[in-house]
Amino acid sequence: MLDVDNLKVCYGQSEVIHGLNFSVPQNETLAIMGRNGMGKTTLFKSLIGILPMSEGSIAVDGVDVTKNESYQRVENGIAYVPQGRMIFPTLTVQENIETGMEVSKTKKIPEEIYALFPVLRDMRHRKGGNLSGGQQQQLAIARALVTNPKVLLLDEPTEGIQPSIIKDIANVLNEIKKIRDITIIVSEQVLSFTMAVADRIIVIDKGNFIHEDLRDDVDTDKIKKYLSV
Ligand SMILES: Nc1ncnc2c1ncn2[C@@H]1O[C@H](COP(=O)(O)OP(=O)(O)OP(=O)(O)O)[C@@H](O)[C@H]1O
Repeated sequence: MLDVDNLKVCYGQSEVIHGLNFSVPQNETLAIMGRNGMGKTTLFKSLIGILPMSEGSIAVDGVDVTKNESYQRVENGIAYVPQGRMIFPTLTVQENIETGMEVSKTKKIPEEIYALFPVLRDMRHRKGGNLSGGQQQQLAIARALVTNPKVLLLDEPTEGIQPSIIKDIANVLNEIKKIRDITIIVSEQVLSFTMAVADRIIVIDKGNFIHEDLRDDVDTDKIKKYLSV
């Protein structure tokens, strides 16, 4: 579903993503894990097209999107939940979700969205900025989902979120995969969360992939060692 070939990304003269190759099939959740500054956000921004790539190619469902702008990548089926959520604080919950619907041409927020996130229905007239971190994270996921993605990217969705809500987010991602049959790629530092959602875990270190395991084969001590400073 998502095929990435020799992806390199630079800030000025400095290359921070060094020729990554990976493919993620439909209905797989892949977790990319790494410490701060290892390149997760840079990778995700280049996948959605906010940051230019200096080399390589990206295809979604067999369609090459390498030369596409972000909005065209969204039309081609990539959706992005940025680190820090980046919801619109002065828009209501409903308006925030509707910003994602310009692409999907849907007029009304699908019932499925409120079924996945009942709290967003209750709070639909509240300003996004007045929601808790966990509620904002749900809102950012809802906004991404209404674009009907084939590939959903989430950059550190548990950052700054309390443990009980982290469990809810894991449950909702598993539910989304079940009902939508999509590909999910999540960047993370929290191993308990990735063990609850991921089919496969890759460790990124200074812009290179250094370790990969299927969830069932994961040596948690080894991954923890990679994640500790
Ligand atoms: N705008 C920028 N200009 C120059 N270098 C940058 C810029 N943004 C990030 N970098 C560098 O690129 C590298 C990767 O950073 P990135 O933010 O992608 O890491 P990360 O794994 O997402 O970390 P975090 O968990 O802290 O978000 C780091 O060395 C960082 O200093």
